[in-house]
Amino acid sequence: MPAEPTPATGAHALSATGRAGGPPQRLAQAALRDLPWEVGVAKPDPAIVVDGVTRTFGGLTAVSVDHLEIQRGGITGLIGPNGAGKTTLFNLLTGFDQPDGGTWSFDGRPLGKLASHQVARLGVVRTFQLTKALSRLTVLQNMLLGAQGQKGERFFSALVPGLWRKQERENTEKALELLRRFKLDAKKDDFAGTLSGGQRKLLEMARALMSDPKVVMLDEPMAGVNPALTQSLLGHVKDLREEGMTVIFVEHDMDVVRDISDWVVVMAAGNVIAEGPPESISQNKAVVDAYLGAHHDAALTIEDEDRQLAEADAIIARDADGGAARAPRSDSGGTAR
Ligand SMILES: Nc1ncnc2c1ncn2[C@@H]1O[C@H](COP(=O)(O)OP(=O)(O)OP(=O)(O)O)[C@@H](O)[C@H]1O
Repeated sequence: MPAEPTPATGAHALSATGRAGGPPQRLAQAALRDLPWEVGVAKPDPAIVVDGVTRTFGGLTAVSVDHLEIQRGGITGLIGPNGAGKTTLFNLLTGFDQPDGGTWSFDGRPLGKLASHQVARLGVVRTFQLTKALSRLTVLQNMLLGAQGQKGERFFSALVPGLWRKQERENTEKALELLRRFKLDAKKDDFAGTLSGGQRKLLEMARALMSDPKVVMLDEPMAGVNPALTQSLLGHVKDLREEGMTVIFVEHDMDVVRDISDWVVVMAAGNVIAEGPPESISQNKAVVDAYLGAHHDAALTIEDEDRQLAEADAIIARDADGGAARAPRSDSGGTAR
């Protein structure tokens, strides 16, 4: 466990945006380096703050997060076993679902009760596990759908066609530039449905950037992507940080998590059970237990060993005499439990 942060070395020394001097990656890491590895730990410059957010489905508590802060300008990996509540938390934070209770904010502004498009307009966007690229629209049309606040959508602006035509032109230029960056420009007139899984992920990420977001939440951006595209996607995620965005991503591949995360948040059964830099996570017993089942790594007691040997003996004996042997008795430390 590291020492308490010192103002001279921690991100306390940074500007409010965390962008004062030096490459963003190092700034994000420096900001988080000296923090205690504790659930709910305060970050030097949080972009997102979550308090007491719960979401239940019937009797099941999908999310129950007491306190969580996401550092601005860093890449935070959100991990946890299947059903831990990661996607539900993303849905709540981005207005795609409503919680039973709790508050959460972006830059100090409460986001509760806002619809997803309002959250996006404030600069917090997400991508989806199953990409939502509309298969019967072209790649370029999908991109244009990601643009925010098109003037043509508004009544009075719509009466002045020149205004929205100019906006449409600007949006198209921006979309083409992003498609070039994500190496999808040659596909701009293809239906999104003809893209490979990896290309759809790229399109999803490119489309999210159409609204100039400040926080990008990526739900399993690498899932189902071939190794060559994975490297390219990883590069794009790092680029987002280089541009000053705050990135939160859900990922199951721990190599990917270690490679790109400045900080890792671990969920299990709806709760945050651990937080820390990537290297702290594999040493954390709660995390290991959540992934692999409780006590799997505890040393066997003599009694456990005796019981397992007795069970093995019983199985061997049963196999030898055609199944006639009985299981060991419970008073000999046998199988009855
Ligand atoms: N709409 C829903 N109705 C009922 N139960 C739901 C709903 N959405 C999620 N759940 C349940 O909530 C729990 C958390 O699900 P969630 O999808 O958030 O987990 P996750 O950590 O993202 O899992 P995975 O890694 O498998 O995607 C699960 O038990 C899931 O079955």
